[in-house]
Amino acid sequence: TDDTVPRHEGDIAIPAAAVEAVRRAEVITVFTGAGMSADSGIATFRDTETGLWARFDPTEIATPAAWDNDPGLVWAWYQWRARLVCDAEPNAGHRALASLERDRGVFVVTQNVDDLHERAGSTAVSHLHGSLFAPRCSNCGRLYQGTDADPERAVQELRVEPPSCPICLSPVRPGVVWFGEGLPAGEWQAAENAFAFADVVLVVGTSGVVYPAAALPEQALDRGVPVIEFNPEPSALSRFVTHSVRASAGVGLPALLE
Ligand SMILES: CC(C)NC(=O)[C@H](Cc1c[nH]c2ccccc12)NC(=O)[C@H](CCCC/N=C(/NCCC(=O)O)S[C@H]1O[C@H](COP(=O)(O)OP(=O)(O)OC[C@H]2O[C@@H](n3cnc4c(N)ncnc43)[C@H](O)[C@@H]2O)[C@@H](O)[C@H]1O)NC(=O)OCc1ccccc1
Ligand SMILES: [Zn+2]
Repeated sequence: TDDTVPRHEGDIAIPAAAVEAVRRAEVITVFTGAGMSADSGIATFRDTETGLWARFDPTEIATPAAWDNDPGLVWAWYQWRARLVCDAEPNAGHRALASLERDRGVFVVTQNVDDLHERAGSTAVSHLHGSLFAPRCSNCGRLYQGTDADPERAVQELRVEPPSCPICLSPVRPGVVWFGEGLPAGEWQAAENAFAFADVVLVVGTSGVVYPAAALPEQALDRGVPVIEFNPEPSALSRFVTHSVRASAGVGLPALLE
């Protein structure tokens, strides 16, 4: 129940209690999903793809089974996504979070495999589902430093053979977490700590259906920490959060934080 005058920015209303909770917070934890990067032109998982990869269901291709069946297809898909991210820029939402770090403790816990939070200047970022820019050997796990000979190919071709590990010659795989795979322990621990210390939690651009990630904001609510959601559409978390603001990341976050 928002009892005082909300802050109006353009046509979005941010409950005054949400503004107050952020104003009072020393530690702000931000949980982000694909919607955080939508304003940078990166399609979300929900957006029906266009072009070459339109006919692939991300929850099918982002699996160990897809990799076992067709590593060239899966490698090309991630090279293509990495290429899109390289061509994109952080948006006003990413930048607002990075600038907030100047005078508050801000932890970003993201499901995104892009590097737009870091490119905007955020320093405390934990990637629950890995990164497009940390390929590693599918056998010995060594990080792969090689550059993909021809990133352009992944835009044109459906299959690009993954490079081989210089140590054990096994195929190099994308450094992301596939469905059915456990999350990286270090990133998960950092995320749990970020939520444990939070005075307020911002949930930005996520449908809130992928676990165990989606359990983090729920646990914060159980501890009575205010959770403020920014999403142009209702999500699976909307009915639980303290405040749900119907706004995009690129508009809502600057409105709240500036
Ligand atoms: C689909 C779901 C039901 N399935 C799961 O959750 C599964 C299974 C499961 C586990 N526990 C459960 C409990 C219940 C039910 C199911 C499960 N979870 C797993 O498999 C996890 C692993 C899950 C991680 C998978 N990898 C990803 N990504 C990396 C790869 C890649 O990117 O290719 S998940 C991937 O999909 C998810 C997509 O969700 P969102 O980011 O929210 O994006 P979405 O498109 O859905 O929504 C966008 C939102 O933005 C909004 N929006 C749009 N524009 C804007 C805008 N402009 N501004 C703001 N918001 C905007 C939209 O309105 C919308 O709400 C993200 O998490 C993303 O990282 N692993 C595991 O459980 O392993 C076991 C295990 C345990 C121990 C040891 C061994 C094994
Ligand atoms: Zn190897």
